[in-house]
Amino acid sequence: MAELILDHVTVNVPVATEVKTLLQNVTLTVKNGDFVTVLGHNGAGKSTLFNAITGDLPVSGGTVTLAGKKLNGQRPEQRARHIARVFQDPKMGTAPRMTVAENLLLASHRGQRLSLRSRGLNAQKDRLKELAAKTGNGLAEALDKPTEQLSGGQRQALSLLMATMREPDLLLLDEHTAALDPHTSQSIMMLTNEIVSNQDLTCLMITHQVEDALRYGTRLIVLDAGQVVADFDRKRKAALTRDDVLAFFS
Ligand SMILES: Nc1ncnc2c1ncn2[C@@H]1O[C@H](COP(=O)(O)OP(=O)(O)OP(=O)(O)O)[C@@H](O)[C@H]1O
Repeated sequence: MAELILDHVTVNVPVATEVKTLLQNVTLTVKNGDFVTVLGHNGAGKSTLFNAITGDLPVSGGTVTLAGKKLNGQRPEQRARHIARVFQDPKMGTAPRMTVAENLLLASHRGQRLSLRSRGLNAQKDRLKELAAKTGNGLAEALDKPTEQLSGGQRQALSLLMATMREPDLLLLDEHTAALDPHTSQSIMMLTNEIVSNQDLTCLMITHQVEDALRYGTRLIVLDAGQVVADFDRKRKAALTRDDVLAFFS
């Protein structure tokens, strides 16, 4: 966990002969251990905010600082050592031909250059099984299965474990339950909450589920047209109703 500071961050991109502003002067401090839920219309700039943090989109102005280090100028691969992201598509987070155990083992050695064999897959099986059992969705019994044979929910649970097993400075959840059925989505949300709380992670979670944005997290922000238009701390968030939030979408 670490503090994230965005200071007057602007993202402009060329579109045909014009310049389009995707993020406009965003200033935001996310404190150590804050779990921020992020709401906003389609196209409001939520994923762009994440892309500016991860370096997938260069910022045109302003600075992004994580754990006291300025990230501007760092490549996405460098930033990925400290920032973990889980996407909407369950296929994005795991290597499909590799087994659950192999994926977990690779994630546990993120950033190190060792072959799978030297990482001692068999010696680690018990530890990996224990970790996979946390998900409560059959992942522990599927350790030797290639991840392409898993259900979407199992794959998202695995992506979440992989993203957090080396305790990132920052966890970015980009609508990570949107492709799941309501029951599975809730079980992944509960797992998310448990991991974020237990590890006291600094986390931003984009969601279109107003109930989830209200129920989970310690702070709620709303984006509109590339700007943060509302920011509710823990106390104000606790008093928010669904209608209060829906008013931002009218
Ligand atoms: N690389 C890019 N080049 C040009 N336009 C882009 C680029 N990335 C995003 N956009 C545009 O910027 C706007 C914001 O996109 P973004 O994906 O951040 O929205 P979002 O809030 O995440 O939306 P959604 O809820 O639909 O996922 C959209 O109009 C999108 O088309």
